[in-house]
Amino acid sequence: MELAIKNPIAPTTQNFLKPKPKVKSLRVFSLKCVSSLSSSDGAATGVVERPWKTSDARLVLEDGSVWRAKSFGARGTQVGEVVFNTSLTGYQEILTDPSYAGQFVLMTNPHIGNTGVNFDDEESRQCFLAGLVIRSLSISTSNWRCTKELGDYLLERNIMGIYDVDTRAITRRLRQDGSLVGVLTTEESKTDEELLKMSRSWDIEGIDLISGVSCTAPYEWVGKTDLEWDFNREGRGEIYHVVAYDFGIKHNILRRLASYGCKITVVPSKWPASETLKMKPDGVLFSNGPGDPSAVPYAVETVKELLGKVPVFGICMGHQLLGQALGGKTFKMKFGHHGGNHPVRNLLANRVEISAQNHNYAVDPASLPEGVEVTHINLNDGSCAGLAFPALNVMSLQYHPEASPGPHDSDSADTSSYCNSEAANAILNFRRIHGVNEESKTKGISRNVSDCGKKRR
Ligand SMILES: NC(=O)CC[C@H](N)C(=O)O
Repeated sequence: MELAIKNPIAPTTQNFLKPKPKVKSLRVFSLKCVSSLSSSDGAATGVVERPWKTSDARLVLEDGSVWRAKSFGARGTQVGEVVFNTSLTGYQEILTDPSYAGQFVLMTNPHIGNTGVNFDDEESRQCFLAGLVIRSLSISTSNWRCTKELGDYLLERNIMGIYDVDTRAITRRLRQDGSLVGVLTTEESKTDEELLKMSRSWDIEGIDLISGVSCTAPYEWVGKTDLEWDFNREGRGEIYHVVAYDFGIKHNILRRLASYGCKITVVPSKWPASETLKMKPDGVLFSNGPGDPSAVPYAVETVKELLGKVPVFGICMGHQLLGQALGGKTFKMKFGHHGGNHPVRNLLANRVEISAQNHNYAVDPASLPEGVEVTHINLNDGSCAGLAFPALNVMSLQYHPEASPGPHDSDSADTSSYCNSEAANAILNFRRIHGVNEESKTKGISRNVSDCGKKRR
């Protein structure tokens, strides 16, 4: 089946390939009503003096813009790539998503911190992100599950935050010019020029970030989604054994697999494929994870060694590793997809799912060999959002079927259909429907899927 995909609503490639503008000089920005600290070039002025907190932090972007605002959480100096996230809720899940390692998350929702934080919403053992950039930090928290305020939570985890930033202006900049490296500092001794230089000498590309977030030894995962919140209330016990490679795995992936009847062994990112095969799993999951997927060739090798020997499923980084293991290439997108409102067309089920996404890289469908199908496309830009290679029992999604935070369209209690894209369904159904050695009935790939969204360096 040739999947000729034309996406009538995708923006033109032209829009997505605009080069970065050349920056002539440093420009200082601050919200007029909040700053009373004079900047080195005198541009920042304010009208409100104490007792309000005055600006004590700067975010300097590699394009030369300097954003003066107020710090919360930890103090110091931190470099990272700035990305914007369009989720309205779920900041705590975002803060604890290991895939944000090396990145500042700028929330487009202006009001953050109003529900505080709690122990249940953490997606990993710690916060790995570089920092949090927000417009307004809620002055009070109100939620029955709240155990702590956001600022205190970040301080305890040594994560920097900056608020009273014009997040709309930065988001427009990122949309136009692509993701930018930035430096966040509370240190007045550092000049804007120094910080700019620091931002321009750092790059997230080519760095192995997954080994810094992965677990170091295998462990058994226990813990399902609370029945109160679960769509799959039947409870199936543990019918299948899944080995999950932890490249920065989110807890909700594990919870959803457990709820769908999987016994899960989580293994570190460098766990040998031969050891995994000795465990005789029914399926292997390659998890999400931070950074450049082309910078972790050892993980691609592990995936290659497992291909065809056991059904495999990949999520986000796992999808990108599978794409490479199948012979394809990944590329850096202009500003990526981060948020809980991304429409995806599920070509297998012929339906649209609103999905949770967090990635800056994507698999180039034109680089994939014959037999690999593009099964899902992102309807905002036509990029590849899912792959399948039935001959080798491979399925993967670029986005997060487990959500957390985000919509649950891609989760399903129905395990009877190949078309459902929830992680456990995919693993379970591939084995049942295709059999390990069955030849692919599908030929060709969707080479016509738009390659827009590419970042031009
Ligand atoms: N969530 C993820 O797994 C992210 C994948 C990869 N680090 C990217 O940014 O594209």
